[in-house]
Amino acid sequence: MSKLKIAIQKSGRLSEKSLELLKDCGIKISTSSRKLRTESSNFPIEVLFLRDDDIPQYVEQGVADIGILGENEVWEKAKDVNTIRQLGFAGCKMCLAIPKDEVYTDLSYFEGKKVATSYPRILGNFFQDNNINVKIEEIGGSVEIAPSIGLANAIFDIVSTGSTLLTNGLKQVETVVESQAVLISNKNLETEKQAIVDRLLFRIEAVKQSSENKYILLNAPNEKLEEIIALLPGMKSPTVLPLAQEGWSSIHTVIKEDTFWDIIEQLKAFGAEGILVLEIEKMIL
Ligand SMILES: Nc1ncnc2c1ncn2[C@@H]1O[C@H](COP(=O)(O)OP(=O)(O)OP(=O)(O)O)[C@@H](O)[C@H]1O
Ligand SMILES: O=P(O)(O)OC[C@H]1O[C@H](OP(=O)(O)OP(=O)(O)O)[C@H](O)[C@@H]1O
Ligand SMILES: [Mg+2]
Repeated sequence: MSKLKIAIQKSGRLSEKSLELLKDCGIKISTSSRKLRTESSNFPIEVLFLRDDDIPQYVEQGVADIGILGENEVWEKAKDVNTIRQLGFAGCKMCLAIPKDEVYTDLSYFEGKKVATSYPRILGNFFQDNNINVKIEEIGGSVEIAPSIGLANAIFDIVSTGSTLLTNGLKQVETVVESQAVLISNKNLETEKQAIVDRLLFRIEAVKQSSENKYILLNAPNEKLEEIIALLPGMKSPTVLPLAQEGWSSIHTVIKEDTFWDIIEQLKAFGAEGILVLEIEKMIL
């Protein structure tokens, strides 16, 4: 039986989360820091540990069938691959930044300036779309140092907390694009491998759904049941069970993590008591 080859980052910002995702999908992988290829003992998958920059090329060529990497690298490398799912981690922005004492008005500031970056394609396309002429200075890393050593007037790089910019005397002036980790795949997968990708995607969906939702249980006075149920859509609809104490019911349902606090406040206002909120291990719709 053929195995699906998945490329993940060997070490860096994506490595731990990529392995964690596979583990949450019930896929067992034994890792040792020096082994660059390993097979799962319970799922038809082989893991290749690579530099993230190389993953688009390997997936395009079919050396790896699928890969996990930042969408920023997918755009930058512009290889012929399919992006099949956003994975919700390694979220960051790609921004233009300039020395903090400079006066910034708008994009025309960059006309004729030199900008240092490790992402020349994304940046080049952005300035071209905005009809601004800049000189792009491509460097491999430590981009934030460029203005202070006279290599460039500005930089274009990944920003998350903003602390690297701050500690290097820079300020963010434009966000060009937002990125997160994605799953990419080769465009011509054999049917058998596509079936394994589909099994993996099904599991990823269950893992993502569970992390975005909470299971809640609460006691509600029967005279407010209608109002409370209206607040709680659930997967189909909430489960309502009578309590031993007359006039009260127990309600069980699933709610979205991001609406959670708003809903809890409204439930309390309708007289709900004994509200329990539980993590969901896996969720299959
Ligand atoms: N500060 C950050 N916060 C969140 N995500 C980030 C941050 N920095 C980078 N990323 C995301 O993680 C990816 C990998 O970042 P990392 O710094 O590990 O890359 P790298 O140094 O190019 O690694 P490699 O050695 O594999 O080439 C980036 O392409 C981006 O998608
Ligand atoms: O806004 P912040 O939270 O400070 O994060 C931004 C920094 O993180 C990334 O570098 P990383 O630390 O991964 O090092 P690298 O340049 O060696 O890849 C990125 O290239 C920025 O320099
Ligand atoms: Mg890299």
